[in-house]
Amino acid sequence: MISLKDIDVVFGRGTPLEKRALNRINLEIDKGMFVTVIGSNGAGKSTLLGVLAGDIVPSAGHVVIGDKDVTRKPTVRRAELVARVFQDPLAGSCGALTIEENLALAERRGKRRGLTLALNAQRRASFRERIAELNLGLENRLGDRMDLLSGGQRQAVSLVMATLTGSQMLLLDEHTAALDPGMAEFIMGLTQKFVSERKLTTLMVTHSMRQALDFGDRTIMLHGGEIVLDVRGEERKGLQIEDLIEMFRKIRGQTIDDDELLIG
Ligand SMILES: Nc1ncnc2c1ncn2[C@@H]1O[C@H](COP(=O)(O)OP(=O)(O)OP(=O)(O)O)[C@@H](O)[C@H]1O
Repeated sequence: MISLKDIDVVFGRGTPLEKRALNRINLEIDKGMFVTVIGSNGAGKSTLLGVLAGDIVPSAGHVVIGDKDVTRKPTVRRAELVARVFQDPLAGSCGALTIEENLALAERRGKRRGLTLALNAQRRASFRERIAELNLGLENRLGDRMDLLSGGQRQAVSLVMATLTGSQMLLLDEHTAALDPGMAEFIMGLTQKFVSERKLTTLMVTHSMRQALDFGDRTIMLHGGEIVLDVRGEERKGLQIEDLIEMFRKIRGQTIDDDELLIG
């Protein structure tokens, strides 16, 4: 179980630019649940993921993962619990290192004994096996630098990296937004496979209403730092994109800009 209790995030407190990005967020996510997160620009989606990952310390409230209160634990000390894949394919891996060196680093995330790139035959074989699962032929290129890969290939490897440490929680921050539609679909297929095989508790931020409804078990919508919609089960199954848009209009009493919430 993951719990966010009365979470506030205020940036630039006491300055003319003070911004309340999250306002009294309460959210409980069962182990293994896949939650899609939608909302217009500036709604607080990335901030929510940042609070869970540990790179944003909330101004108030508590973050509990499993039975651990991790509110004050920095990102590096949460790495064993939480893995993240970013929108920018370049953000989650090191371009100057090879695929297998990136995998070796990812495997050491959050471990106390320091980083090691030493790759024995057994580790190489296990990396090769994981990369072969992608069906991209990358298992024959483990010695290639990451920056030789396409954006989609890099996101696929990032997903493998995120699932190497056995983290309980996977955070996906618009991780298909920078890809062409075919590659985005491929990466979503992989995401679905990894999440269900490893029973990962997952939060996926997306601007695509279609993705928000087609994947996962529950959808939350943020607006102005608050959760304005939270649907799952039968209620969610019956939802169409148009219903979501209508709900958003009703809740906020305003029109939707198609640039803010993508229909596709
Ligand atoms: N480090 C920061 N300093 C000041 N304000 C910030 C900071 N990070 C985010 N904000 C502000 O907090 C609010 C929420 O931002 P956040 O990035 O969480 O929104 P988002 O829903 O992820 O938006 P988008 O879909 O555009 O990425 C925005 O008004 C943003 O400008």
